[in-house]
Amino acid sequence: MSESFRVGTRGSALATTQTGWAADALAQLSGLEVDTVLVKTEGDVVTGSLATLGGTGVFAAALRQHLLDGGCDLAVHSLKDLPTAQPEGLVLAAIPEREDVRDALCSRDSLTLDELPEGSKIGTGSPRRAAQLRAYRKDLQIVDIRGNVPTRLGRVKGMGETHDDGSVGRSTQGDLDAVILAAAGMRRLGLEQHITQYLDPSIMLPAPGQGALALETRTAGSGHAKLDAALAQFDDLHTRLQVEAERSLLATLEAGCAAPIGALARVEGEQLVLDAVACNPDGSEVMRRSAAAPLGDVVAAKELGASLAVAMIADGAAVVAGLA
Ligand SMILES: NCc1[nH]cc(CCC(=O)O)c1CC(=O)O
Repeated sequence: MSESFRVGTRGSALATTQTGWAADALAQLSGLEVDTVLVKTEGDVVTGSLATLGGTGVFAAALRQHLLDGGCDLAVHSLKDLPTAQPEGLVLAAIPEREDVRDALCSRDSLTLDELPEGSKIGTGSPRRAAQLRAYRKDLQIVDIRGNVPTRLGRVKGMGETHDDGSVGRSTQGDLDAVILAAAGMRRLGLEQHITQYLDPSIMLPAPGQGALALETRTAGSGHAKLDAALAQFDDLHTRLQVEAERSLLATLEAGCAAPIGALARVEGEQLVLDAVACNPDGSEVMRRSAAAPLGDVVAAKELGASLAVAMIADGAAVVAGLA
C-alpha cells in the first residue's frame, strides 16, 4: 500500500471543489495518495445573517480543531474566511497562486451594474459589498442573503436553479435582480457563465485574501516529509505578499471578514501596491487610500498593510466603518 495524507474539508460544493483542486496538485507534487475527511463546521449549521454571525472564523474553527486533534494532516480554507490571528500550533504552510480577485455581478437578463433599473434588488450578505454598492448607486435595494453559491444564484430571476445532479439551470422562482459573488468561487465551481460583469476594483474592492486558498498544517508539519516539501513548492510568494499586506491592514483596523473593509494588493514592477477602503455600512462614507513599498519579504508586506491602516485610522477609518 502506498503512503497517503488526509486532507480535511467542509462539505459545501465550493469547499470540496477547492480542496479537491489543492489535494490533487499536492498529490502530483508529492507522489502521495489523498484521503479526504469531511468536517461539519458551525458556519454550515448556523443560519441567520452573515453580518450577525460576527464572521470570526465560524467556517474554519471545527476544521482547525480537527487538524489540531490529528484527525487530518492538512486543512484547506478560503483565506478570506480565516480570522487574521493565527491560532497557536497551526501554520499556513502554503498559499497557492491566487484565482481572480474580483467580485462578480450575476444579474437577470445579463444586465450590468449601470443597466439595472432604478430600485433593483441586489442580494449580498456582505457589509463590504453592500456599502460599496450603495456608494456607487444609492437607488439600489440591498437584500441580506445567506447560503452557498448555488443557493444565492437561485435567488436571481431566471437564473441558477440547482438540480439534483448539482447542475445549475434557469429558475422561475427568483426574487432578486442580481447577486454579488466572488468571481473566484464561481470560476472554481464552473459557474462563470452566470457572471454578467466582473466588478472593477475601482468600484468594488474585494475582501482581504479574496480568491486565495490557505493550506494549513500543524506547526510541526503535516507528518509527511514529501507533503511538507510539496507545500513549500506550491506556495506562491507574490500571492503571499499580497494577502499578508491585506490581512495586516484588516488586523490593524481590528476588523474581521464581516467588516465593511476592502483591500487589494498587487505587485507592480519592484513595488507592492495596496489599495484599501473603509466604508460606513450604509455607503454614505467611503474612505479609499493607497500605499506602496518596495517589494520585500513577508515582514515588509505586513508593515505596508499596518502603516496604511494606521494612516486610515488617523483619518477616522474606524469611525467610518463602525469599528470604534
Ligand atoms: N464567504 C464565503 C466565501 N468564501 C470564499 C468564497 C469564494 C472564494 C474566494 O473568495 O476565495 C466565498 C463565496 C463568495 O464570497 O462569493
